[in-house]
Formats: sequence, structure tokens, C-alpha cells
Amino acid sequence: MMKVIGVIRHSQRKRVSREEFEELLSSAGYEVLDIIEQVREESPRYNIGKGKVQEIKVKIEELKPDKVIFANRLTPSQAYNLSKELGIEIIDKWQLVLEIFEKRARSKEAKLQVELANLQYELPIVKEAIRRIKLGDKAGFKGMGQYQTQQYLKHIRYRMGKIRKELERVKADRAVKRKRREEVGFILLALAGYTNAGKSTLLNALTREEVAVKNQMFTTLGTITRAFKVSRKKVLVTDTVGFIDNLPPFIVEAFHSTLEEIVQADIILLVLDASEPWTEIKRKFLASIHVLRELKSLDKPIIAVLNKNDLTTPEDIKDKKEEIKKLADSRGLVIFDVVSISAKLNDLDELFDALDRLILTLPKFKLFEIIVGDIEKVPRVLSLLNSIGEIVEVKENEETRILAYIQMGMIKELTKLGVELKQAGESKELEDS
Ligand SMILES: Nc1nc2c(ncn2[C@@H]2O[C@H](COP(=O)(O)OP(=O)(O)OP(=O)(O)O)[C@@H](O)[C@H]2O)c(=O)[nH]1
Ligand SMILES: [Mg+2]
Repeated sequence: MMKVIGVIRHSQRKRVSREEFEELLSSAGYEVLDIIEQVREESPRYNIGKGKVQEIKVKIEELKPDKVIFANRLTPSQAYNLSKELGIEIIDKWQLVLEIFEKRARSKEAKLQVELANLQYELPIVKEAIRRIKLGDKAGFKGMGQYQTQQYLKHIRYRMGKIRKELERVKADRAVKRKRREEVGFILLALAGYTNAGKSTLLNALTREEVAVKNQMFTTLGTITRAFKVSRKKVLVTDTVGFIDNLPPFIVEAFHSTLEEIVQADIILLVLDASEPWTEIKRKFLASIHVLRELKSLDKPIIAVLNKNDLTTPEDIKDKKEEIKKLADSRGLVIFDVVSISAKLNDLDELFDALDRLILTLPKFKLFEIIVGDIEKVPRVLSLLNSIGEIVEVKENEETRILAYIQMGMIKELTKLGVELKQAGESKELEDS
């Protein structure tokens, strides 16, 4: 096991969560020898203060770690200065996150995404090394000489271009699949939320299938999609990579094809761990909202899901629901509903109830009058309508008139059955196609 010393710099205004940092370190498989903390504003040279750097130097001699890991984000020049001064490999929080991603990536896509994020991160550091070499420094990037460092920069650029192209292909592929699903009448649901909130457990509970679930961060990196039903309507639910505070743009970019499932969804379930203290839930809720905003997906209907309600009391849940509503209101966020569930115990009633109410209000559902002339066809039409929409009323005379909410994507399917469709409330008739 690799041994490390962790460093956390808190600013006066914002404390860094030591607990989360320790979790990240253990998720990455490190043995932590010591954690050194400092409260001060960022120094441009070392991020932490000069005195602290000397303190760490002494600690390094004493404890002999393999690496020093910062809980803060380091600028390329800080990373460079620190490793020069301390004579040891230095990484920061985001490289640590990437190391965890690297371990977990299973699919080809996830592997490419992790590699892209890594290269994107290294790029400015390598550029900094080249700049320093030009200023007379001897050491290049990770002990490479000047020529090697320059070659490495070329390699990074070439590889990034190649990966981006490959990811584009995957994305196009997935878009085709998604279109097909929409055409067969599925409602698309995306699970979003902080890592370890219980998204994969919820996906399993909704669909009764086995997706890896672990009490560790970033268990899921690839996309997993499965089907289930909400009062006869077919729904596809997609699990996504977990969020984390201030998810930096380079990770969002690299994981864009995964997060794309959120962008394309009809409904977002924002999963939160109800067993945590309110301050944590608040922090993670806001971090998740931040990512959704970056993905331009805040205008979609969102259901906030307080998961793990088996670990707390009904009163606590009630308070936390209120807090979430207040918080959302104060930020001008529209949340369709806040529900509480236990994915683990399969207690999902509140969620199904909210979904049931929400689905028919989706813009892709419209109220139609469906006129079936041939009585033989009525059972088939009714069964199709039941699976893709909601029947409001059936009137039988010499012809059958059905009032129902249906999904726009299904109009073709219905006209194929030879029925007549009219958008209810408007006289406009739909052309057969
Ligand atoms: N008690 C309890 N534990 C739960 C519940 N839902 C999930 N868990 C536990 O929470 C941990 C994380 O669950 P996951 O489903 O892997 O979480 P995730 O959001 O998919 O995490 P990432 O894939 O890492 O983003 C696991 O140990 C689950 O067993 C619940 O309703 N009650
Ligand atoms: Mg997961």
C-alpha cells in the first residue's frame, strides 16, 4: 500500500471537508500517515505558507511517504514549486479523483474519458515545465529532460484529439439508441447526485437488476440504462457518474458523453443521502445543482429524493424536506417535489407517487382524441394507449372515441393502426403519415 501525507488548506471563508478528503484517500487505496491542516488564504507560490512547506519537509524525512496529496487544487506553478522544494511527487485533489476513476473505469468509454481528463489536467503542467526550462530550470515534467518534455506535450495534444473523436462516435451511437427508445414510447429518467448517495441502489430497486453498489466513492463511472414501469408507462432509467463539490470543467468535459444522459432526460431524480446532517445534504444538494446548471438541465422537472430514510426518523425527514424546499425557493429553483425513500429496503412509494403525478405533465404528453372506426381494432388501440399514455375517457357510439394523454413520439405508431387522431382542445387534425 502506498503511504501518503495529506495537506488541507482551509480558507477563512470556506472550510474543506476533512472527512471527505480522508474518504477520497482511502477510496484511492492510500495509507494515510498524517494530515496537515492550515487555515490561511492561498499563497501564489506554494498554495500553503512557506513555513508550512518547511514543516512538511520535516514530516517527509520522518515518515518517508511515497507522495504528498493536497486537498486543494494546485496551479501548475504551485505543483511545480512544491515538488521542487519537497523533492517528492505532489498531487492535488483532482488528480486524486482521477486516480480513483482510473481504478474504477471498466468500459472502454469510461477508460477513454478518464484518460482524456488526465491529459487535460497534465497539459498546463507540462506547459509550465517547458516555460521553466526556458527560464533556465533543469528539471522538466516528472524528471524528463527538455526534449522529452516537449515530445510529451506533442503526444498529449495528439492523444487528446484522438480520444475526443472516439468519444464523439460513442456519443453519436448513443444518440441513435436514445432516439429509438423514445420512439418506442419510453420516458427517460436520469439519476443524478453526489457520489455514494445511493443512485445505483435505487436503479436496482426500481428495476430489480444488479448494478455494483459499494460504500465507497465513484463506484459507477459508465452509463447503465434499464427499464421499469410507472403505472403501466414504460420508463428508462439511467445511472450516471457521481458528482462531487466544484466538479471541475475538465472532468465535466471528459465525462460529457456520460452526463449527456442527464441532458437528454425528461425527468431528473436528484438523489441525496438523508442520513447525513443537514449541512452536508445542503452542500451536496448545491454541488449537484451546480453541475446540473453547467449541463443546462435545470429547466427539466427535478424530483429531490431523500434516500436512506431507514437510517433516520420520520421527524428528521420532515424537517429535511422543508429545508430543501426552502433552500430551493431561496435560490429560485423549481423542484417538482421532495420525496423520501429507502432504496435499500425497497420503500419507494413516495417516489412512484410523484412520478405518477409528474409524467402526464411532461411536454411530450399531449391530450388527444383518438377515433377508432373499426371496432375490431379497439382492444389493440386501448392496450397501446395504456402502455404509452393515460386514457381519460372512452365513448362508444358507431365509432369509438377515446380521450387520452399520449406521447408525441407515438403518433406514428397509432396512425399505423388506422385510427384518426385529433389534438384535444384544438380542431387541427393531424395528417396521416
Ligand atoms: N441504509 C441504507 N443504505 C443505502 C440505501 N441506499 C444505498 N445505500 C448504501 O449506500 C452506499 C452507496 O450506494 P450506491 O448505490 O453505490 O451509491 P451511488 O450513488 O451509486 O455511488 P457512486 O456510484 O459512487 O456515485 C452503499 O453502501 C449502499 O448499500 C438506503 O436506502 N438505505
Ligand atoms: Mg453508483
